[in-house]
Amino acid sequence: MFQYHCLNPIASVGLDGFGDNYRQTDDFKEADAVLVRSAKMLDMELPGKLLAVGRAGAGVNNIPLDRCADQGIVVFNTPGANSNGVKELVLAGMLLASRDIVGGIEWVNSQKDNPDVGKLAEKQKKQFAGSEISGKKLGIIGLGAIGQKVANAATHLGMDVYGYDPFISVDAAWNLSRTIHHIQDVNDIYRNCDFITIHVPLTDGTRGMISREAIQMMKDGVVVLNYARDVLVDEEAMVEALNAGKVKRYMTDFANPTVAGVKNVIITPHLGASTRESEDNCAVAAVKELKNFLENGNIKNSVNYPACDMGVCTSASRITICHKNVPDMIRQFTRILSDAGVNITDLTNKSRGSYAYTMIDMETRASEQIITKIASVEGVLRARIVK
Ligand SMILES: NC(=O)C1=CN([C@@H]2O[C@H](COP(=O)(O)OP(=O)(O)OC[C@H]3O[C@@H](n4cnc5c(N)ncnc54)[C@H](O)[C@@H]3O)[C@@H](O)[C@H]2O)C=CC1
Ligand SMILES: O=C(O)C(=O)COP(=O)(O)O
Repeated sequence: MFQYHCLNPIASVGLDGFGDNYRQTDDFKEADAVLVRSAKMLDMELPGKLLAVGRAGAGVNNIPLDRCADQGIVVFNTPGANSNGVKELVLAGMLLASRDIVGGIEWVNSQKDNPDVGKLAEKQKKQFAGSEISGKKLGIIGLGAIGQKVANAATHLGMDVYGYDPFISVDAAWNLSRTIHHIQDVNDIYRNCDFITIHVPLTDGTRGMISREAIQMMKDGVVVLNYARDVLVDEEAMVEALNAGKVKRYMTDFANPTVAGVKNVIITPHLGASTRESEDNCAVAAVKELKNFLENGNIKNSVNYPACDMGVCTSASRITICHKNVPDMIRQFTRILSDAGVNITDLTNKSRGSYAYTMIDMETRASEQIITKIASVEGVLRARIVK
């Protein structure tokens, strides 16, 4: 029986997928696996029993990835599972930035007791007139799950789309419409685009990437959209640029004191993935990944350990080992097994940066003694009998 804990509400259609061999616990310390959305785990103590974290979503900047890896805790996310939800909000953001839809709605509400509201509306509407997005230049920074969907949709809305992503995946590249201009120098996006939207993960390398200098380079009257993370943008500089009339509108999904209430900023309260469909997709995907890991030891869509998959174990036993990516580990593991007279039927070892993962199937059942010996090898972070 495995136990899981939810740090945020997770859609029930996902949790239902756990089945009979799982129990939800309110006690984080008891959990074999934890499900999380945006809850901040960075300062949390990680219980010794915890084997895995499932981020029902994309961004993992709220999770201490290296600390997890050092404790042999495998962290998963659900690539693309909420990308359509975000894409749709970005499209809404572009339209809200181009037409004064919000101002117009507020005006009508302010006239709710006026019997002549209809007649007056025809007179007043010119103050809410806007422009169309068709024919405008859209620059997209980051062409992953969300960026590529925004790119294709914007193309279909008649926009002239420019994409920048030096690390684009082959899959994402295949999915992009051929009409999208491939930009090699991000400054070309800053200099030429009417709308600029950012869809990169928050890392030490991307923090503040929409800098004061980047904003200075932008066209007068540019619209900037940030549905990724607030600290990707130098928001102090953004507010100055808005006040100076350089940036026409800043559309963001992240409320904070720097931008809240500032004229021409339209803020949604982190609603990108808050659709029934995205929440369901993310929950289902995260639970699937956690189950495959807990029951089979397989790793798919981890953000701190390598992908590693040996399917369902058909041998007598399977052990898995999280360890440092250093020489001589396999020799030490196999030596312990051969000393115990155990015959290996299958073995896979994969590495990712400083960490590695080894799966070993065996002809005979692994004993606690063997696993204790493997766990005591220097560089081993966690050893587990899966079967
Ligand atoms: N507002 C919301 O509710 C949501 C926000 N997000 C945010 O959006 C981010 C992106 O999500 P996905 O598209 O699903 O992730 P993804 O991992 O599929 O795509 C990210 C893309 O950014 C690219 N990239 C990384 N560094 C870059 C750089 N310096 N310049 C240009 N491109 C760079 C990568 O190559 C990758 O193609 C997430 O990390 C998260 O922070 C994601 C989902 C919901
Ligand atoms: O998936 C992401 O990166 C998101 O930002 C969505 O966050 P949420 O699951 O809505 O708290």
